[in-house]
Amino acid sequence: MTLLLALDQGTTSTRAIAFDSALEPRATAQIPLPQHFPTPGWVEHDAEEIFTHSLAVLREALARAGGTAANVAGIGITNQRETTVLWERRTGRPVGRAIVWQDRRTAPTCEALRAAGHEALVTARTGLLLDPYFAATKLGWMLDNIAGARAAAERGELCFGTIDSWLLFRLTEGRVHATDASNAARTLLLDIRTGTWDTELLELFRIPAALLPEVRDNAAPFGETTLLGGSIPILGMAGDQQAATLGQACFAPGMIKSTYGTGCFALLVTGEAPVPSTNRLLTTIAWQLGGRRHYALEGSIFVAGAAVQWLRDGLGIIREAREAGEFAAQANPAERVTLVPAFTGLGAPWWDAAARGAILGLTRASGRAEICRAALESVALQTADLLDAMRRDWPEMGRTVLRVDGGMAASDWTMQFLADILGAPVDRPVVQETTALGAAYLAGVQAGLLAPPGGAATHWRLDRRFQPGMAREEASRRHAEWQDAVRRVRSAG
Ligand SMILES: Nc1ncnc2c1ncn2[C@@H]1O[C@H](COP(=O)(O)OP(=O)(O)O)[C@@H](O)[C@H]1O
Ligand SMILES: O=P(O)(O)OC[C@H](O)CO
Repeated sequence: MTLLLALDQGTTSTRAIAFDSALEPRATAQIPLPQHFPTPGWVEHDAEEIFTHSLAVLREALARAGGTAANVAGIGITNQRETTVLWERRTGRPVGRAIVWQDRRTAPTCEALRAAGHEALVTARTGLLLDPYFAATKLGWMLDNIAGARAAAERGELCFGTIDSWLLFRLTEGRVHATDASNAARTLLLDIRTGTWDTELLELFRIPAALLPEVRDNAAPFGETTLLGGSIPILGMAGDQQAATLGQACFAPGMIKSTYGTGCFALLVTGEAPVPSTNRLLTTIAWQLGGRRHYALEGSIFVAGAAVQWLRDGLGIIREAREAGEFAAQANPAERVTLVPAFTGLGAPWWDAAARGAILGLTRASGRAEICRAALESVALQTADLLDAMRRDWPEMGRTVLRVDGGMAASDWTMQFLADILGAPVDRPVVQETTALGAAYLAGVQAGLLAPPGGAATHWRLDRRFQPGMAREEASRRHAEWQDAVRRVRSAG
């Protein structure tokens, strides 16, 4: 038996899945990850805990699959992106807590850099925007606020990494300090056209070069771990949204996937030349293999499944996530309630950190069912905004099928409404753990077991296609109501 082990280190949990060499999942292990919110707007993780959990789930998944290290052809690592870790090179000990992608503490730094006119250069080089979401200002904050950190960094005593580099460093017991192009592309420090760290950006963000990991392809020899009872090569690494793009077999330009977890991240593969965005999307490296980069346009929405969590934990109007769809199906069609889930501001294409959420259109007859429907609809309507922006940025996109995954893709009601609003088919695959699948796929490519992107995608199989059924006038009317609601919550008025 040959196995490929995928480690998926996400925002709210750490999972490992053992796949066989045909990429069928054989065993899974998962541990939830505690979130720390020390101050409003701050979100932190304990990096040591992330490593301990990662090792535990890898061991458990391997044991559950009935294998040993000798059965494993390779490990693929995939991870929550942008989350920033600083650690001691000699001991591997983290310096302070990891600052999570959702953390907004560096908003003033971003604002100051924007006011000083730096955004055009940053966007031209990195494809990103000056937003606290990305790693560079988080790392800058650590260097400026943790006693002695900047001096130690300049002496070469510290390492910076996103979660991929951190896990690789610890799994290889300090032998390898490397990242992959897809994760490096989220730091604000990488020139995505050349795939190399950019000296001017390092100066702008005041980041000592001695901190940085080496940038490698997504499928590459990343080193070996001996922590699972034998020596196992680590052969693949990618940010979770890029891994999901590969797991969804979106290999050809024009293919698009959208992952509905806590947030929603839609990636449109555009090919070997980066497509700049004029509609506030991100241009990002989708994958790099054999030194050749493929690019994507990305729309990032901060609240998708989190809106359902709020219905459950905040409002208490559902007991379990799946009830949201059941209530939505019972909502009165005559009631026109719209919910804008801008709990932490709005992401793409608005990037309005100061916006806050709202429920509009309430009448005396509005109730739980209408609010559940509005929450689920908001996820589809935000996706429609992203796809509109993508079409404006890249008119070649044409009519497209959307491939969906993530926890919320389990909601048939939401997926049907998504197809209705988009006026396009929505495809849900059999294996919805596409992130882990993508990581295992990369390891399999490097192990020589699987064909690189471009060939036939043997690992993708359709579970269900949702066909649009709503009249276009009705879809346009709903979208117009949504856009009006968004206008009302935006901080610029
Ligand atoms: N049947 C469902 N209907 C609507 N939302 C759901 C359903 N099942 C799960 N979710 C939502 O999906 C999210 C979990 O998805 P997951 O992909 O595990 O997220 P993450 O990787 O961000 O932790 C939760 O926010 C949950 O509310
Ligand atoms: O951990 P997830 O699935 O919420 O994904 C987080 C993204 O990578 C953030 O950019």
